[in-house]
Amino acid sequence: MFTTEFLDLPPLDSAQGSVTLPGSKSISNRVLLLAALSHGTTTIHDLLDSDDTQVMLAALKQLGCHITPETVLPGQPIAVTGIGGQLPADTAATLFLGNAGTAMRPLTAALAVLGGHFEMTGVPRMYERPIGDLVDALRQLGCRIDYLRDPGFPPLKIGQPDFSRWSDAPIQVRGDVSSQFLTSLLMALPLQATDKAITIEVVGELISKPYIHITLELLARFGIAVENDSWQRFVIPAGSRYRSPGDIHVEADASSASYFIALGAIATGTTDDADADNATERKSIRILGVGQDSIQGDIRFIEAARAMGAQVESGPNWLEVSRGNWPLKAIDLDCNHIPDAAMTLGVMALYADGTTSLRNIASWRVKETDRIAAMAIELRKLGATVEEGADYIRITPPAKASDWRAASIHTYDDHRVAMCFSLAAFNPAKLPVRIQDPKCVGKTFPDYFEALFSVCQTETQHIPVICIDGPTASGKGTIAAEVAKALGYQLLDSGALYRITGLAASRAGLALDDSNEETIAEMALDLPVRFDAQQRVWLGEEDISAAIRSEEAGMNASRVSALPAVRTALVDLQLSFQTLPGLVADGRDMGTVIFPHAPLKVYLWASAQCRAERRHKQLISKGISANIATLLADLEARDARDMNRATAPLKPAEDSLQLDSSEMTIEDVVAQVLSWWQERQPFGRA
Ligand SMILES: O=C(O)C1=C[C@@H](OP(=O)(O)O)[C@@H](O)[C@H](O)C1
Ligand SMILES: C=C(OP(=O)(O)O)C(=O)O
Repeated sequence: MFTTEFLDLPPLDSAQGSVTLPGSKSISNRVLLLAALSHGTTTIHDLLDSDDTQVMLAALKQLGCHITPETVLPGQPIAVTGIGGQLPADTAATLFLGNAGTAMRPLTAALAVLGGHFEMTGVPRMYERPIGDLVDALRQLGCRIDYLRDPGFPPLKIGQPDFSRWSDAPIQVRGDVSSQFLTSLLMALPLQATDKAITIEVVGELISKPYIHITLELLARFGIAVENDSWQRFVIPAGSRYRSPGDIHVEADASSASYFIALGAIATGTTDDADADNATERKSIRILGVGQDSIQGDIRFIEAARAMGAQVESGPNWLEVSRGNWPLKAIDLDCNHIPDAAMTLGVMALYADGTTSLRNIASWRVKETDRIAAMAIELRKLGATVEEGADYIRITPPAKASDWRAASIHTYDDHRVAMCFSLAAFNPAKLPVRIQDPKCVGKTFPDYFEALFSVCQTETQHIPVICIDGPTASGKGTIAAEVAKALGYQLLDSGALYRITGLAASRAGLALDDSNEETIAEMALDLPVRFDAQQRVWLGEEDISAAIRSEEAGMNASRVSALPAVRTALVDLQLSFQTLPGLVADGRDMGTVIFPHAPLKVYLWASAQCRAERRHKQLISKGISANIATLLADLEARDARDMNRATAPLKPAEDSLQLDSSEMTIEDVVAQVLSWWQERQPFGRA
């Protein structure tokens, strides 16, 4: 997950490949709660691991559910042993439910019926998201719920219910603000339907209906067969009892699929070399984990995408999308059935041939943010003309490429704003797009941007590179790592590459001489090397930071560096680090030789005396004894060698900015480099 202050997306050209999407939030949190209420253990496969499911898991643990493993591990199922429909008397807890509607609302209903002493809390935005209709419905049964702040909104205090005054009359609930209130009653009231049926009646229009379908499907899997009378009356039969299905699989999230469906519709595919002559032979985006037979209503996003021009094929657990009509066709759509995925249509509208209207979306105003207002403001920043009303939004794209603007998108702590606006990076003006606070995608899709970059391509010249060159001990490694961390960019410590190649070749049992020159060169090209923000070096899954710093590694590095084919291969390896979303490269010849077109080149130096002192401090802190005078002499000798060598000598690139860090702290140097970088961006300050 990108945890940077902002993430700059370079202009993107094409997309091709397959993505496996994380589990559905709506299914994950329902399954977790139903498993928790059941007798026995439920083994859940492919559970979503995100902010919304983490708050649900934490709450269930607080309530005494046994959950193994304690956290969701990739590829491993999670086993939940339920409370069997009962909590120990007087259970008390304060539950923090973040901004997860699918945790706050259903847990409120379940705990209000089970009884105990609970406080239901969340983030400030949760305290602006309505829950009054659900509380009113639960109070009809005799549940005790008090508002701790504003009436109608969390935080809530839940007490011991008194069901004696309830006359078995149908429970009435309004359905026009959020379907989650009805979902919550449907999941909680089987607790009270052990010896009599319970009827729930929806008052007024029911919005977001397909989410009720998910609820009913999952209740059926847990042994509760609810009778659905035209989406207006729901009867939970007498004798209802949650029965764990044993194992259950979570489908991938259909709302998350919308970003990749849109991607397939917007981006041109790339062509294989084999059919480069046949430009119509386009590759597409393959989405794995959810298909046409999904129980999630958001799968009907496909219909809207097709209406705009996407070509979508689908099977039982996959979708394949490619560009069809271009430009996309503007649409006019009632989006009540796909409230979440419809936001993606708002950004697709930027690529349409006219004005797109998305209607019947009043619920957008009470979600993670006021989504109608947010979409309007941010779409306008990109150059669109937007009209908004109480329950609709109308979007007219920029008239021509030159009307697009480079925008810094405010994301309002709303995962969907961040995800859908990433698609603006395909703009015809080839402008970058800045996404502020990219970590907000953690609510439902923590690795969204990684997944996006894994299938997007752009011309290399559009992928920014920041070069930080300088003499030994100038601090360039530390600065490069910090700058890369702040921007979410890849990191290349070019100086380590010979050591890594030497290590890999000697481990492969190769003699490090010209008899193996070609083999070592080929090997160098494919080295799975990664540098992380802690300045650790990885070869595949192995941390080789210490291994490449040994004396022997130094000798091996100097042997392989004498082989011309290896030197050439390492140039290609260095170039291969220029991947999305950008690169910070440190070394001696990054700006002069390897990335001569880099948009920012910094030549970082400090006086030899100062560098010797820094190195001295570093060695002493590691318990290695050292002498400043010797270090100084070594440094000066090394400088002379680096600056006078025949190939790629150390010297500032002509267009570099020089920075003398002798009197500066690390923070000051990082801030200076970032400030130079910001000055070169078209967005102004984040
Ligand atoms: O029940 C659910 O899982 C959801 C219902 C929808 O909310 P509303 O019913 O409030 O529209 C949707 O927006 C939300 O992301 C998930
Ligand atoms: C509205 C959403 O979330 P919640 O489940 O918190 O309502 C959403 O994910 O778009």
